[in-house]
Amino acid sequence: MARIIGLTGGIASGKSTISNMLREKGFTIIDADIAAREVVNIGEEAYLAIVKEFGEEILQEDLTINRGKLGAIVFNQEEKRLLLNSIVHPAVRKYMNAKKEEALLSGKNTVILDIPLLFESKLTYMVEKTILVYVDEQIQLKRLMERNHFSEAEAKARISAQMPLKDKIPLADAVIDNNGNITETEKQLNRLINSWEMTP
Ligand SMILES: CC(C)(COP(=O)(O)OP(=O)(O)OC[C@H]1O[C@@H](n2cnc3c(N)ncnc32)[C@H](O)[C@@H]1O)[C@@H](O)C(=O)NCCC(=O)NCCS
Ligand SMILES: Nc1ncnc2c1ncn2[C@@H]1O[C@H](COP(=O)(O)OP(=O)(O)OP(=O)(O)O)[C@@H](O)[C@H]1O
Repeated sequence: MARIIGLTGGIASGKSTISNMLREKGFTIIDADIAAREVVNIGEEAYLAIVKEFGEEILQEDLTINRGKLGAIVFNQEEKRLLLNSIVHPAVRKYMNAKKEEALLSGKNTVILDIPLLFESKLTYMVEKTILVYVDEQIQLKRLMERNHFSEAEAKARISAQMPLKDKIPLADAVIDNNGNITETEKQLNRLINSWEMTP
């Protein structure tokens, strides 16, 4: 029987870093951030709904969505974020379920769903076990500012749109502490793969 595992964390906590390690080990990862990009491609239902609600001013010249502009709106106005979520999330769930079924049909033992908002969106019913990638808030802020070239205010607006990472610890089946270096993180991941007897 195949196992479905949820990988979650917060913005810039290290989910992609860990999902890349898992991919290198042969595991199948379905990434909600990628799904959220695919479902808003030009002409898709969610794309049309976003243009209707947010106006053509959030489009770039090539008619794709200007993610920087949309991000600046939704991470500073909660009601706009909830509106965007209500458009994008149903399509993301559908996309991820289809990918998951595809992976199961192709005989995978383990399918990992990388979902940043797994707890906030109450999606744990989709998975058997959950892994949380944890970092302290100061490190999260620093890594986010560096990676995205955000000001402190821009980074804090994004972090505060999510449940604090420390509140996710008691909700997760396993926690990987990503405050240290990459080698320390990979060691914890390897231990978890062994103790859960995970195979691709
Ligand atoms: C606002 C958008 C356009 C900004 O795009 P951008 O390319 O700058 O960021 P990206 O999509 O790579 O997301 C980066 C991280 O931001 C966080 N994040 C994104 N959307 C949200 C949200 N609605 N609420 C809280 N955190 C979010 C996640 O941790 C995510 O990993 C985009 O994030 C979006 O469409 N968000 C709504 C869909 C969503 O909730 N995606 C998250 C996974 S389903
Ligand atoms: N252990 C680590 N030590 C130093 N830097 C790290 C470590 N882990 C991740 N980083 C860096 O921190 C940043 C955030 O990591 P990553 O992109 O993996 O996070 P994420 O959780 O996938 O973020 P998002 O949800 O925003 O896509 C990246 O620039 C990454 O290179």
